[in-house]
Amino acid sequence: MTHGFTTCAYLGPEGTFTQAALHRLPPPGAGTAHRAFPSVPAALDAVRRGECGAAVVPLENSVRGVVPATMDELARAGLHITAEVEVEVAFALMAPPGTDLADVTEVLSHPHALGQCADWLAEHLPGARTRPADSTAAAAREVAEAGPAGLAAVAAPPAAGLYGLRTLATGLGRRAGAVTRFVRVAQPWFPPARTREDRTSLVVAPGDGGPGGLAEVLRAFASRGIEVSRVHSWPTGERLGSYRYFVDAEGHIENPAVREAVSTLTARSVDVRFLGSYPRWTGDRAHRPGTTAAGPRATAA
Ligand SMILES: O=C(O)C(=O)C[C@]1(C(=O)O)C=C[C@@H](O)C=C1
Repeated sequence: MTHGFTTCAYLGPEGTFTQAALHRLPPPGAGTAHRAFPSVPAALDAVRRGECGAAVVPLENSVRGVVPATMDELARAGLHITAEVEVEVAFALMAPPGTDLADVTEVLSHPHALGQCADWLAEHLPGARTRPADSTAAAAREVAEAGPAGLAAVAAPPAAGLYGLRTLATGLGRRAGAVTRFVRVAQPWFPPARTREDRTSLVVAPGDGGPGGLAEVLRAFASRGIEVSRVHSWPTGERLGSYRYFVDAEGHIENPAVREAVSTLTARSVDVRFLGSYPRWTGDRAHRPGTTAAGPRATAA
């Protein structure tokens, strides 16, 4: 089974952090085109429909936590993670030429970005309103289209050049060195080949066993020496207190111990959905030749 495909969807438009993430992932095949979508569900729907072979979407930020739209989509069946990448996120405030900080009355950005920059905005623009946008680059584009109207966007620094905006301030984020983890998602459940450092993601529903159910899940891995690096509860929506758990375990599903842990759980009627096995992001991959190139053709949504 190969993971070659021709079009990779991403949260656009051009200039999002997601696009930067996509360019840092090793291309899955020659001649891959990129296509921007206005939201995470739209990008993932294109994968579900088979219109795009894969999509790159944000999953979790080190300051603001998970991206709800991505968690909601992954909780539904039919999609699998085939790659991950972490990207450092640093934010700039940008506005049309002629706008100064004192002129700004409204700041637009993705809610995750507004959250990460809330302290800076409260200190430097206490009177300005904030308005959520579909992405940081969508905010920059809207601000550019509005012209000098007291609007500014919080976005990745390169977005200013892309949309003809002037940078009013940089380093807005609450924490220097903040990172966002992005995943590449595809339909096939065949995982990429095993490497030396892999991760397996699962969505687990232990049923109504309460906290004991989660403990059993963790024990299935711990008793086999498998490290669980992340557990995140996500509401099923059925009632308060009813959760699925996103579990990241170290190792590939082809690793006998990981496979055994999963089959032990399914044998005990724990609902386990395989979300993917893929190379764990170790940082240095970003510097390997061929993984940071400007990347293939981009097309606007
Ligand atoms: O809006 C973008 O540029 C995105 O790629 C989305 C997103 C997110 O969803 O968290 C990605 C990284 C940053 O944390 C802020 C926004």
